Amino acid sequence: MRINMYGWNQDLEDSFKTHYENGLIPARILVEHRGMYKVITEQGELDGINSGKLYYENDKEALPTVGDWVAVTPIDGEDKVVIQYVLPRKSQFVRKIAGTTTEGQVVAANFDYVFIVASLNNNFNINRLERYLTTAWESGAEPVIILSKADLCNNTNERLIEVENIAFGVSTYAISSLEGIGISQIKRYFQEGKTSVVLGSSGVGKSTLINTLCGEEILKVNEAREGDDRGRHTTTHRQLIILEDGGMVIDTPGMRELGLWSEGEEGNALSDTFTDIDELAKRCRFRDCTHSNEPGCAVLEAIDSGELERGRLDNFNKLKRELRFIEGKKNARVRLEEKKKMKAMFKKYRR
Ligand SMILES: Nc1nc2c(ncn2[C@@H]2O[C@H](COP(=O)(O)OP(=O)(O)OP(=O)(O)O)[C@@H](O)[C@H]2O)c(=O)[nH]1
Ligand SMILES: [Zn+2]
Repeated sequence: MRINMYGWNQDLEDSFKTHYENGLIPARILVEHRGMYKVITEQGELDGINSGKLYYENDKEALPTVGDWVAVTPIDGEDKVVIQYVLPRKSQFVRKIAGTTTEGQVVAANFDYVFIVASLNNNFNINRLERYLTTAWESGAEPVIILSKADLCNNTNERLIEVENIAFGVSTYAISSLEGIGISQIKRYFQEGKTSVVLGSSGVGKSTLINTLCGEEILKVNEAREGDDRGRHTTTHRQLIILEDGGMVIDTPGMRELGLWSEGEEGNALSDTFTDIDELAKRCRFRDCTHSNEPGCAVLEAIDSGELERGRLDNFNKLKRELRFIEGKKNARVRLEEKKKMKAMFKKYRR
């Protein structure tokens, strides 16, 4: 099948049975632009529009996004399909919608790897990297760390050790797109049927890397502005790009401003990023130890003995506070919605 190239597999095929019975066919969203879509189907690339039901959908997270697998109805005699259902996502990035507190918009879905690109020049910042890593773990996909612009760095090994300390077990590569260093090692992630997203601050070389992997210039690279080494946003629409060797990359401008967003309980993403603190905490005397002043706290002991850096615990606490804050807001929204529902119900009964 043609869509196998885009990652369609037996599991998806099996889950589609009832949709087939209802005359629907599978499609993957390649481009999204203001509610209009380009999708790939067995018949090739077609335009897509939302069904009335999706059009009036209130929950923005339920709307189709780039990377989504959807069930569509072909329209006879037209190069167009109507999107009826979004299939369950195996990974996603949610961006806070500007101006609202907790409402989210899914900016990419169903990717296998999250590439976190951080530049090895003087903008290198381990805390920022750690935050990207948390976001990556929360998406449900596998993070891969790319330290870019290795040609500008003369202490790459030190940096690699620094990264290893915060990102246990995460594959990390130092590369230079300009000099072709390390590129062959990361090519293996971009095989046919595999989808990646690329995260990282502006100017770290994301577009340059994608172009290098692609073998041609599909994304525009802005030369760094004078006076600083940051580039400028060049991509303007959401799209899924097929690379030379058949791998796919989702490139969306929204992803670059991704804020912290916790899906479900805060615990998981935190402990994925802070495995060291998590391990130590198992040895604390109290199970609910906050590692602030409790007797028998293994985390504080590790700081005293120099095994753990104080800054690590500070970052841990900071991230925890932020995640709690977002959680709290989400709960507040749920409470508000419940309240509205109750009100509506009471009104009905009063009449
Ligand atoms: N020295 C060096 N410069 C690089 C390398 N890769 C990219 N650059 C330069 O870094 C600048 C920014 O590169 P981009 O690829 O546009 O960065 P980006 O991350 O896509 O930036 P945004 O589109 O703003 O998010 C450009 O001037 C590139 O030429 C590298 O490996 N070494
Ligand atoms: Zn403790």
